[in-house]
Amino acid sequence: MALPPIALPAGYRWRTLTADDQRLVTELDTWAFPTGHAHDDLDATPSPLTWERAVGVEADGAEGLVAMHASYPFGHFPVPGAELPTAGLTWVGVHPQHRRRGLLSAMIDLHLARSVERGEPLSALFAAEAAIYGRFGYGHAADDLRLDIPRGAALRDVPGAERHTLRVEVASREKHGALVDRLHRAAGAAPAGVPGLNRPGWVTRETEELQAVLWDDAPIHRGGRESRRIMIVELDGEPRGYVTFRRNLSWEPTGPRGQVSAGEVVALDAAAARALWGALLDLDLSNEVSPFILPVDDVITQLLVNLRAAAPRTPDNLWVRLVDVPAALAGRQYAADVDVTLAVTDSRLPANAGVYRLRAEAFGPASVERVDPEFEAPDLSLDVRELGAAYLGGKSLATLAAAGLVTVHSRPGQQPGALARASAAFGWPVAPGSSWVF
Ligand SMILES: CC(=O)SCCNC(=O)CCNC(=O)[C@H](O)C(C)(C)COP(=O)(O)OP(=O)(O)OC[C@H]1O[C@@H](n2cnc3c(N)ncnc32)[C@H](O)[C@@H]1OP(=O)(O)O
Repeated sequence: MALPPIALPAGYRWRTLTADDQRLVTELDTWAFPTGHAHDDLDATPSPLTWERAVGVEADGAEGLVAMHASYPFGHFPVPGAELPTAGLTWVGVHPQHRRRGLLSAMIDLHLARSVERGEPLSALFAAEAAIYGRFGYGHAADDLRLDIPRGAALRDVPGAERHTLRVEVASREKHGALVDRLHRAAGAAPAGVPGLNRPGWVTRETEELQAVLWDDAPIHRGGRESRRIMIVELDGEPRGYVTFRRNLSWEPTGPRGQVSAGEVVALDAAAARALWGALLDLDLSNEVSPFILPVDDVITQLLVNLRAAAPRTPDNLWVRLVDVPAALAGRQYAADVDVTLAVTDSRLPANAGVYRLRAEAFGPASVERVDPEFEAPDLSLDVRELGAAYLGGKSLATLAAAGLVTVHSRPGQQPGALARASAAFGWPVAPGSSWVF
């Protein structure tokens, strides 16, 4: 497919990429993200890229690529109460010699233009540095929870946890791929056991390439730890949850010192979660369990008697950009009845700018129409970046207004309380977040 006509700075040109360009990608990628690993070792591991969505940049007088970006096709990206096609922006890199000349800006314009062409109303990403993407209309939409939980940390009891049994095995796609995929999807669809009350942003690995990378266990990814293990919690022989993990161990004068690095910790209900966490926190020769990332409202926050001792931190998780404002607003559910008129600015995608009337029933259908501000004055004004922050239900419009990022128009004749009602509606009972970084 021909690329949309997005201009690059003088002396640069686009180059579409295929799997045959793997080495060029590795060379550029290791300029952008320094690593001690040899290119041959990196190229021996599977690539997560969907190649037709990867685009490089070449420069006059330079060999290879000087920049690239790609995106993952998330056809079922979870948004509050629904799913929407979403472009997961990834593998963004610019060679240090060519930085700050506008290459990222051009790549974002190309990415957004292609997302529009593909009919993807959203784009989402993990930011390597938190200061990069706000200027492009991406809002900080979700946080994740990092913990270092001491071994043997006390957990509250959950009736029925003791009925579960555990399997502890070397993780393999052949043996566990289907089970992990099924439990991961089910946990995201109904984390509280309520159908429809999903976890926004709980993105699944939809492509073969992403599945291959998930299960790849090349030594270069281990960082001195053991190969990947999996613990599966079962009830009456039926899998109800899993955690992937790797341990490492050092012998010190005070005794063994072991660290357990956990990947996803996923369970379908509280009793299974209690059984899984209880076993994970009781591994021999370990001192501490560090899950990679967890949702900020993960059940462990309620099960731990002393959460503070696990030193909770909440760095940014997903950043979200509305590529098609009306389609995105109509494509999610709302947690309260709402009828609100929003004036949206968007300097990067001017077609999005306008005034929209959003009407929705709590946990039901929503509709959006573009209105003429002369006849229908907006209740709230905000930039598309703030709409992205609030979109998954994890950042409150009231909080954004308190920071001066949402303007409330209270004029005679307008309904009072628009901010309060819109904030309640845009929220969601389950915190958003992805369980893996893409
Ligand atoms: C979704 C992902 O893949 S995240 C991965 C991002 N990649 C990396 O972090 C790898 C290392 N860094 C890089 O490759 C590059 O520095 C990039 C991609 C971050 C930026 O590329 P550049 O081509 O230098 O960006 P560009 O020149 O288009 O800058 C656009 C604007 O963003 C700003 N900007 C760029 N990088 C950063 C940064 N790291 N922090 C803050 N601001 C930044 C620029 O100052 C510029 O601002 P201005 O419009 O006010 O002048």
